[in-house]
Amino acid sequence: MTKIAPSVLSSDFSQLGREIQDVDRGGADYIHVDVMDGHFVPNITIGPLIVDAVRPHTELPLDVHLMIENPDSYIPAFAEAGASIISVHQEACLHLHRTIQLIKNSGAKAGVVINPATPVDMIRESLHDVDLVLLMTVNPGFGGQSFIPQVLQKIEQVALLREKQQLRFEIEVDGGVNRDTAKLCADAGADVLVAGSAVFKQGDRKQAIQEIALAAGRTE
Ligand SMILES: O=C(CO)[C@@H](O)[C@H](O)COP(=O)(O)O
Ligand SMILES: [Fe+2]
Repeated sequence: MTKIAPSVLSSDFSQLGREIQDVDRGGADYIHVDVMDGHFVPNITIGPLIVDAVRPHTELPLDVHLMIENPDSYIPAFAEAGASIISVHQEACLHLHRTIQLIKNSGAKAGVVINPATPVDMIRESLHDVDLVLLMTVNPGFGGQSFIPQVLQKIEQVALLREKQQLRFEIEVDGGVNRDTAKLCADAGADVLVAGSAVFKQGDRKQAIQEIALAAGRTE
């Protein structure tokens, strides 16, 4: 069953706790938290203090997407703040294996992310180690961008590698996911769909989540 992970980047930050409770009640599976440092991506968002502040507002897994340089310096703080899954960009890691071990040793699940222009080969050696592979379907940094359809073949490629090697990680996609693109992603093999504006910019978040899930083939 395809999971939906609303991205709080498109929520009303002045009401963050309530916004998270709204999508929790609306059927979200994960809460996606975008962390940006103004270096790896041209935008600045939130840090471990905010993760710590929202943690009591939901029991859903907090899916923390680190778009930061030097993630090793911040992973322990995010884990301590209550991140359930911590994903790092391959492009930001000099020693990816070490970083993945650091995430696991901190008690969180480990994810690896690649940008649209990064080939799947760059994470091939890490597939055995991770709980989640996140394929960016936009260039990271902002919500509300258009889906890049060339990434669909990378989803298929990762799904095939997972099947051949009998691995168990989840495949997540992030960026420009809406009712139309959700089906394309799910058909290509995505298990978790991150959706920011397609959920938080809608009046009825429950309906928005249901429509994306239905489009992705969820039957109930
Ligand atoms: O990581 C990012 C952007 O860098 C995402 O998680 C966005 O927040 C997704 O927003 P939409 O494209 O769904 O509006
Ligand atoms: Fe994200």
